[in-house]
Amino acid sequence: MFVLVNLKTYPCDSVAVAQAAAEVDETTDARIAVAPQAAHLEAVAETGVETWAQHVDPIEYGSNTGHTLAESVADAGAAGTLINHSEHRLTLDAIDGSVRAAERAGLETVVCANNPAQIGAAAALGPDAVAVEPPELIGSGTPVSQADPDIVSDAVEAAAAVDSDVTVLCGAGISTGDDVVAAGELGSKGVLLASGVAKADDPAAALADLVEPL
Ligand SMILES: O=C[C@H](O)COP(=O)(O)O
Repeated sequence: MFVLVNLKTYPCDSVAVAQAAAEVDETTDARIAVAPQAAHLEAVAETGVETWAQHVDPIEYGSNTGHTLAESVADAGAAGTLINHSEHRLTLDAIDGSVRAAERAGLETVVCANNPAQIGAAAALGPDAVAVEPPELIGSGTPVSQADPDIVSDAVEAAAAVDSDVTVLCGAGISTGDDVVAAGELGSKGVLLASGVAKADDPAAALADLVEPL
């Protein structure tokens, strides 16, 4: 299982979370990665943990003030990037452009979407993976695998119907190892989570709990 921890802009110590994730990664067969804010990418990558960007823009080198260039993200140490997160929605055209930009820079891609229909559309753009996240459950503490299991299994079916090479993650409210196991039982190959780690009193313990049953 892939455990992708998005730190969003939470006021946590991204390097401390990354160090904890790197340590927990040594103890498990699960794959753990941390997605900090762009400004923290390099410091997080230096901890040795697999590092992901939260977003890249559909641009090339040039006059793009304030945008995030995929090559810069890769140079900072990122191995992959989220695209179209629920908190950073893009047009279809921009999602396509961002996937192409990430590919050009050698970044792995996870395109986020709200529901199975959107997952099918996202899979058609050829990312490495898609992540289904019902927006109303994000940050709720109620795991999608429990509150809306059908959305996960339907997303797995929708992606497979379009491109069987595109793997499916799920996210929203995931915070325990049991939630990760439940996600796996629904056909998800990983989880995308944030508050369960970034807002935890003890992020290292939260991470250890997430992978304990895997
Ligand atoms: O990127 C992560 C997701 O939006 C899930 O966030 P959450 O784990 O706080 O519900």
